[in-house]
Amino acid sequence: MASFFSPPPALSAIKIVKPEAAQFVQEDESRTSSASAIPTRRDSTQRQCRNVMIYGSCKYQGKGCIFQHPTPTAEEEAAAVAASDAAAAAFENVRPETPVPVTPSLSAQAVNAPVFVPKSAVTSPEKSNHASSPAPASLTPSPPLAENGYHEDDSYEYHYEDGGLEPMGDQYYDDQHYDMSYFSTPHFVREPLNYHLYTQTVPPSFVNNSNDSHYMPSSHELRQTLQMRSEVTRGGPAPGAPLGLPDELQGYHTLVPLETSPADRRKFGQWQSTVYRAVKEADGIPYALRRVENFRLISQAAFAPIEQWGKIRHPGIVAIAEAFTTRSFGDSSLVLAYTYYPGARTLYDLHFNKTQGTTAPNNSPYMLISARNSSPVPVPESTLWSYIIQLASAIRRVHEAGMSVRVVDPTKILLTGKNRVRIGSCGLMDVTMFDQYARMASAGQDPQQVLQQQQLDDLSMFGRLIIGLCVGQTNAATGGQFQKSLEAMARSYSQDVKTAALFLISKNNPHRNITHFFDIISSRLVKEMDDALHAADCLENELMGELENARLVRLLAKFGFINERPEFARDARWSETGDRYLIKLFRDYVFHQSDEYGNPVTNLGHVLTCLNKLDAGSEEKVMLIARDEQSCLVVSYREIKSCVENAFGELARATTRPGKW
Ligand SMILES: Nc1ncnc2c1ncn2[C@@H]1O[C@H](COP(=O)(O)OP(=O)(O)OP(=O)(O)O)[C@@H](O)[C@H]1O
Repeated sequence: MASFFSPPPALSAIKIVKPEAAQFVQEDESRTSSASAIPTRRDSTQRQCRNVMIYGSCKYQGKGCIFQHPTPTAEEEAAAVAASDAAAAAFENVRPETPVPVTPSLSAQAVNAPVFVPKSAVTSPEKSNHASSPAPASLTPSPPLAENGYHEDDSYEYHYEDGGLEPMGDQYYDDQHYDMSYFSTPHFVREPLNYHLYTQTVPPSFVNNSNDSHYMPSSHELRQTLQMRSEVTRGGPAPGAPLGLPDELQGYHTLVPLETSPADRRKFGQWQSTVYRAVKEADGIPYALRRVENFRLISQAAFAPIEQWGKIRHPGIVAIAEAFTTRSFGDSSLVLAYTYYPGARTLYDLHFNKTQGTTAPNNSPYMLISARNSSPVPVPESTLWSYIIQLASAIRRVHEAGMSVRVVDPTKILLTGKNRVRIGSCGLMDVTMFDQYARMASAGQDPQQVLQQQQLDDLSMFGRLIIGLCVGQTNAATGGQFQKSLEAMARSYSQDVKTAALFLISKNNPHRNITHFFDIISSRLVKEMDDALHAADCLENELMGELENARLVRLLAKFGFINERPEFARDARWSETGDRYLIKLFRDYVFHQSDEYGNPVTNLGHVLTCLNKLDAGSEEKVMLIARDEQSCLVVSYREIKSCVENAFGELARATTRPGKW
């Protein structure tokens, strides 16, 4: 069994003693790297001042420094007085006009901590920001801190009662108004100080998530939608859905049909197809499996286009993962696996009049966009342009790859988000119609010409789709309906929509291709790009609010791993010494505080603040009290952070697989 004992700890609990002059824990108590007991003030006066040892003299000799100094010569005395006056003048310049009262959340010795003021900042009025921070109430001119046994030096070194010197950074600076010269201070210790959970970086009036934007629902609705998607992803089959599905299908399991009733199934071409959600065993991710029933594969070469489709990644195309044949359904079926978009609905379901009464599709989060019934939703012009531009971009990507879409049909175009559409079922026709292509090739037809014709067919289908969307009829662009449809379009949509649709379906235009189509719709592209960028800004803003969560969960998980491990329950040395002991006390400090009546304090703000400071490794100090209240430790968050890292590191090293933290 792996051993978790660490070498004797550098940190040790110390007895609480009544301070002689102040009620606060003295600063040197907080220097937990020292394993010695607390040196008392009386001890200190017996000891040689370290300023003398290091610098040869102490500016505060005779002005409050309590350590021993050699008797100064007359010249040394004069120089010390001059330096002391200069320091006092500098200190005076930056004192807050009215001392800010000490907040109870600060550790005891912080009451006496000086405000850090770089020399370069003294004359700038902006630097008075420091004064607005929780500044110590006990600031006095030189010798400012003699009462507490330390004072400020020109080089920002703090002089502790035990004669120790420690460089320190500013614990109170306001990072919105810093001066760069401040960072170049040699002893500046940079640390992330913005502990607050929901940090606003952009004024909310500039990125307003509380209202809907073109591609983004409001913040509230977005959360609801994401929640519903996650519910739909894990949901079981709808009542009435066909059962008796295979348990396992070429590495996929937990099949759930996405069509609720047989009435939802229409024939696509000569095939009947069904879509299932299934989880892939290899990665645990749900996929949408389209099964084509009773399909006979003539040649393995029919799968070649799937490889080409697999390389296409485009925001307007539902990506295909793989295709295979199977007998698991009791027949010979072709299965194509696509990216699964929970709650996606087809444009047909949303915007077209159903001739036969269909039931609404599975519990979709886009119920918010369309009521759960079969009546079609008219397409507003701004939405129509979004559809047109996204689909045109997807078609262009496919044509540039030397392929054709083959299916630009409202039953195969999915709405996967607010005004976001993607062409689905790509590759389906390439596999199912493979024998037809093979016959054309053997009849000597030029494959390039065939491709060109297929690409023109894509444009015609696209044009008919636009007219159909305007009118809400799949047959809007056919025969006798065509003229009526154009008139209906003119009533509700701009001339630009009609021009775009007519360009796509025109037979005799030699310039009819997808690249030229973008010239025709160019005036609409800028607005679309603006909307997309606005959506990205809103999403980024949303993400900002969630940024801290993962960090905090990781921290809590580490605490969970370390604290109260049952295998060490009887070994007091494990949890009562070293890093683990400090972590245990810190957990008490964060979670187990009680008020003056002994009631538990359940203050989430306190927990989040502490954890954020811990994660940031702040230099701020905190007093941890043993459960028997006989001893205490004053440590910085930085030290606790290193204890957590060490203790967790030990655990992670003892496992067979390396931890992922
Ligand atoms: N990739 C996908 N992710 C999530 N849902 C999908 C996906 N592909 C299809 N669906 C859903 O599966 C259901 C059935 O899709 P299908 O393409 O069969 O639609 P349909 O309108 O029933 O067409 P068909 O006439 O071919 O039956 C639709 O509700 C659709 O929203």
